[in-house]
Order: sequence, then C-alpha cells, then structure tokens
Amino acid sequence: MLKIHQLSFQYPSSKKILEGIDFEVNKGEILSILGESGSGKSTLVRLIYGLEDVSDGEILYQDQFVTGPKHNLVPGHPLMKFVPQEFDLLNSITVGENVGKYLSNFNLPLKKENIELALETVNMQEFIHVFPSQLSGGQRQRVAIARAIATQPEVLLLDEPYSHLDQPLKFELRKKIWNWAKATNCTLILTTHDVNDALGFSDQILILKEGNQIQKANPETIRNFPQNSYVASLLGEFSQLNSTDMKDIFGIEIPENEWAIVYPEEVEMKNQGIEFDITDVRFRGRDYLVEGMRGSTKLAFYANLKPENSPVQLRISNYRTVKD
Ligand SMILES: Nc1ncnc2c1ncn2[C@@H]1O[C@H](COP(=O)(O)OP(=O)(O)OP(=O)(O)O)[C@@H](O)[C@H]1O
Repeated sequence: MLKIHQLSFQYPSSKKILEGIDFEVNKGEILSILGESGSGKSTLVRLIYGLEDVSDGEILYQDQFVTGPKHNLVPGHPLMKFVPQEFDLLNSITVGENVGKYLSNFNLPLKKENIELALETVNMQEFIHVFPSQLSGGQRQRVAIARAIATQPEVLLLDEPYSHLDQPLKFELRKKIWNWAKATNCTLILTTHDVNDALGFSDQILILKEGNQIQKANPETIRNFPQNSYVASLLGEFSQLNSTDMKDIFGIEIPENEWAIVYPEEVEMKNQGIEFDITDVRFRGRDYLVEGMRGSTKLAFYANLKPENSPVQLRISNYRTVKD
C-alpha cells in the first residue's frame, strides 16, 4: 500500500506548491489525479516516485519511506516507474530496443516477449524496428509508456499519459492500460485534465486545487457529491443556483449560503415547468446542450431535438448542495 501522510512541498524560495496532502492507494488500485493547470499534479507524482524531497510529512510504500534525491544517488523508487510529460527516448536505437532498455538480457526469448507484449498494449507493435526520431509525439509517448510497462513495475506513475492522442486512440489505449493494470495487479497513478479519463478509468479520483487536496473518492461519489463547485467545474457542464433562486423559481428550500449544483441531465423540459428563455444551443452529436435563462439565473440542459421555440418550461429532477 502507498501512504501519503500530511505531505507538503515547496521549491527553495518558492511558495508552497503542495500542502497537507493525505491519502492512501491500495495495491492494484487505479487513481487519477485531477486538477486545473498548476494545481500540483505533476509535482505530486514526482514526489511519490522520489524525484523530489518532501518538505514536510511523509510518503510510505509497503511501510518503507520513499525518499528523494538527498538520500539516493539514483533518484526514483526501484519498484516504481514514472513516465513524465517529456519522454526521454534514445533516438540512436529502435523502438524495440528502447522498450527493452531496462530489461535483463538473462533470458532473451522472455525479454523479446515482454517487449512485444508492452508494444501491443500501446498499439505500437508494428513500429518495433523503427527509430524514435521517425515517430510522432503521440507515438513516442506510447513507446515511453511501453518501456515502463515492460519492466512490470509494482507502481506505475503516468503524467498526462494521453495528452498527445486523438480521441479514438485515447479511448482504446485507456481501456488497454486499464486491462493491463488490472491483469498484472499494478497500482496505477495518473494525472489528467480530462474528466473522461478520471470518471471512466479510475477506482479513485484525487482532486487538487492550488496545491490543496479538495476531495478523494470513487468516481460516482465525486460526480454525485462534489465537495464544492470547483470539483463540479472539473467534471463538465453544470448549473449553480443560490438558495434564493432555488426557492423563488423552483420552490425548493436549501440552506442559506449554500449552492445547488444541477447537472444538465437533471433538468427536464416539462409542461407546467418554469419558463426559461433559450440563450444558447450547442450540438453535441447525440443531443443538444441548451442554456436557459430566467432573469440572471442560468440553467443548462440536454434536448434530444433542437429547441425551436423559446421560452421553454423546465423542472429540476435532482441536485446536491455545496458550501462554496
Ligand atoms: N522547478 C520549479 N520551481 C518553482 N516552481 C515550480 C517548478 N516546477 C513547477 N513549479 C510550480 O509548481 C506549481 C505546480 O506545478 P505542477 O507542474 O505540479 O502543476 P500541474 O497541476 O501538473 O500543472 P499542468 O496540468 O499544467 O501540468 C505551479 O505553480 C508551477 O509554477
């Protein structure tokens, strides 16, 4: 098990980058770290791998301290692998040789098998004899992931692993890496901006904001009960209504000084609903995302057919409240 206990971090002469981070990851679990740009996601995975020294608190893997460069000649935990955003492939050797770089030569058929399996996991098997300089950014990224996978680490840390990939490939790769992690019982920790990576492909999600841990829970809990409106904002479209609007418009009482978070699928167009003017319509492929306005109150909802008439009548079927 990996334990992060009251961890804080700052660079010399900088402000605190991370503060009071405290969570655990079980063996074989997949954790996504989600947060806006600059929230400290990369720094956190670098610390877990041992590329930085913690300023305060501790990191424990299998009840042993994970220490940084001050205590290790070669930084980086031996049972973990980290794939940073800038991947350092060697251009002078082939893709296959890069993937096999950290593998033992003791059993060459096994080494070959591991290389092929790792390349297959990232859909790069046909590039085994190609040199990295001939690859696109996304292909290089996949080779870097394969190189880490081939070593069969106990913990794999991926920093924005799908950032260079188009949607169809991203979808396929996320599934394959999930399957690989589950089949090998590897603990997988990845950073992402993409809510779909986090909701569909994690056991747990950790939300960071400005170096602080805002929430850690499973995807369903994060989506159904976001800690605050920042968490909801990372998850896609939502509307935020204050207690006065909830009472005056919908007749629903919520505590004063709290906000109702309403997802678009929780707003229904219904006869005898409340009238909202349509102010924006966006085609999403399978339906439309529509913005309704009543005075200064905005409510987003989905419509199967493009709404032709305004106003429309709306009702709220579900909501949750947050304090900020
Ligand atoms: N070497 C450094 N020295 C000082 N500050 C740094 C250094 N590296 C990163 N930072 C700062 O640490 C904060 C967190 O950066 P980090 O890269 O961990 O965020 P992130 O959430 O991964 O961002 P992104 O999603 O944009 O990659 C940022 O404010 C950044 O400016």
